[in-house]
Amino acid sequence: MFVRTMETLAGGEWTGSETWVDVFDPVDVRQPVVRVPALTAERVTGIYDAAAAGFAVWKRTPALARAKILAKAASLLRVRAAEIALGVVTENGKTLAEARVEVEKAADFFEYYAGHAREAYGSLVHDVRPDTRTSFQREPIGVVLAITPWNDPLITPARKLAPALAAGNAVVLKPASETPTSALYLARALHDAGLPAGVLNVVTGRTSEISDALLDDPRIAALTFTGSNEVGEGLRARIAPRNVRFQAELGGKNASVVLAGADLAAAATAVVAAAFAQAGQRCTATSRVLVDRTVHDAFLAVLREKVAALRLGPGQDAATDVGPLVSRNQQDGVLGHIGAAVKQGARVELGGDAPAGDLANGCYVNPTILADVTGEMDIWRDEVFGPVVALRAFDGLDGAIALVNDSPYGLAAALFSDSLEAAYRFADEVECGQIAVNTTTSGWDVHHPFGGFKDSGSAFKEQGTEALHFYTRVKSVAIHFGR
Ligand SMILES: NC(=O)C1=CN([C@@H]2O[C@H](COP(=O)(O)OP(=O)(O)OC[C@H]3O[C@@H](n4cnc5c(N)ncnc54)[C@H](OP(=O)(O)O)[C@@H]3O)[C@@H](O)[C@H]2O)C=CC1
Ligand SMILES: O=C(O)CCC(=O)C(=O)O
Repeated sequence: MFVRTMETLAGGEWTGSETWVDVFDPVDVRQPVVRVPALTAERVTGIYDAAAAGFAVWKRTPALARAKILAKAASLLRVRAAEIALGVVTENGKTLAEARVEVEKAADFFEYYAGHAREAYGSLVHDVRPDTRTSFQREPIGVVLAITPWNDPLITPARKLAPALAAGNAVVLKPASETPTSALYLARALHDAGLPAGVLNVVTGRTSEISDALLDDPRIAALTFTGSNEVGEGLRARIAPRNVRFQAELGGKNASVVLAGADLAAAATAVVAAAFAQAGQRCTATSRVLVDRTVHDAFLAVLREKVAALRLGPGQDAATDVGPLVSRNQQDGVLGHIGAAVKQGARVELGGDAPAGDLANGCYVNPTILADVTGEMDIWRDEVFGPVVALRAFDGLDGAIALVNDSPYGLAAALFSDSLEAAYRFADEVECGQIAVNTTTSGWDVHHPFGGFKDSGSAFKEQGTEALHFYTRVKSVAIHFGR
């Protein structure tokens, strides 16, 4: 089979290497489809040299010029959307429609922060001294290391790159090994839009060989990470002794709550979208469904019908609703979670296994509903990151809110109800960073502050103007102009 080669962007040059890392199509993992450079630790150190030099240039580039480059990159992403979406599908497995949304949203990030790059954030403040003009201003912090996962291989890097670059930082981006090529499409758009050398560098390679060089470089001013709690906590501990700013988007165990007065069909449609889009591989995916006991069976019947109608298949096939998971590893992990839940007493209402026949060479899991789930089961607590929902009945709004909060995570939660009072109480009392009422737990716009509470994240938010707090520092300037 033909294996396409893609070079990476380092120090303003497109570069290969002596050895390469294979990338697989989750539809059929028997052969690689693309290969990307396996950079050495020495090359990674050279990349930090380039990033430090790039930062010196970029921070002095007028903000309006930075804005134009980001806006141009957004328009190049849109012009190249068909090619890029196909690239995303090929390495990630999501459907073409989902990948098109991803390209559009990645472009939105650059467009949105291009607008912000035009604003000079700061203010004049009073000074007790006479003839003194005091102000404060925001300035970039330096070289940002961004480490991203495979589930949204364009959006997640774009969510970090766009505000970081708009604010005048340089970025070293390390995409997931499963999906490095999407990051390279982003880098291509930024490079072609005129981003100066060294301002963005993409590190591809074998993480075990380059991790020390990547994480321990003294020039890192900030580390932004999206991925698993295990890795996120490891990174947090590793950089803690240094003066490196840290931001993390970690896991979720997101609940959708259906109250008795809800429109059950509309609630089921939203739950299906939130739970099974991208085969459940979203940090904001609905993974627990809590249903008022009085409507539990009626809701389950509607949900079952909608999930049974989902068509599993290759992402490139226009008829497909749910594509494969990203890798065999991920498929095995999700099937393991389902198996453990069944052993602990959950009932498989639908799915629960991998499809046979034509789809067996791919990393598919049949869309799964687990019922009769209890708080003692691992499936109640653990992030699954696959096309699986766990159903549990509750009595009353207070009971529902207590169950939503019964989680180490605090990323997203949704309520389906016809009661305004319930909506406000839910919003006030649920310990999550993202609250949805009569809509999905997932799918937040670029200008919505985004990030979880508890074990789902860190103090710094992403998206919107909030993100700029992470990528800038505040300097106060007092100028005495009298004698
Ligand atoms: N919150 C979210 O959005 C996401 C959560 N997850 C959760 O994590 C689980 C596992 O997914 P997985 O891909 O393994 O996520 P990881 O957390 O392992 O990987 C995320 C990123 O961190 C990188 N990374 C891992 N270890 C190191 C290290 N020592 N030094 C530098 N970079 C490192 C990975 O690189 P590499 O790929 O080379 O290992 C990848 O780029 C999923 O099942 C899901 O539960 C996964 C993805 C996104
Ligand atoms: O739901 C969203 O808007 C974002 C999802 C996301 O960031 C993720 O799945 O990693």
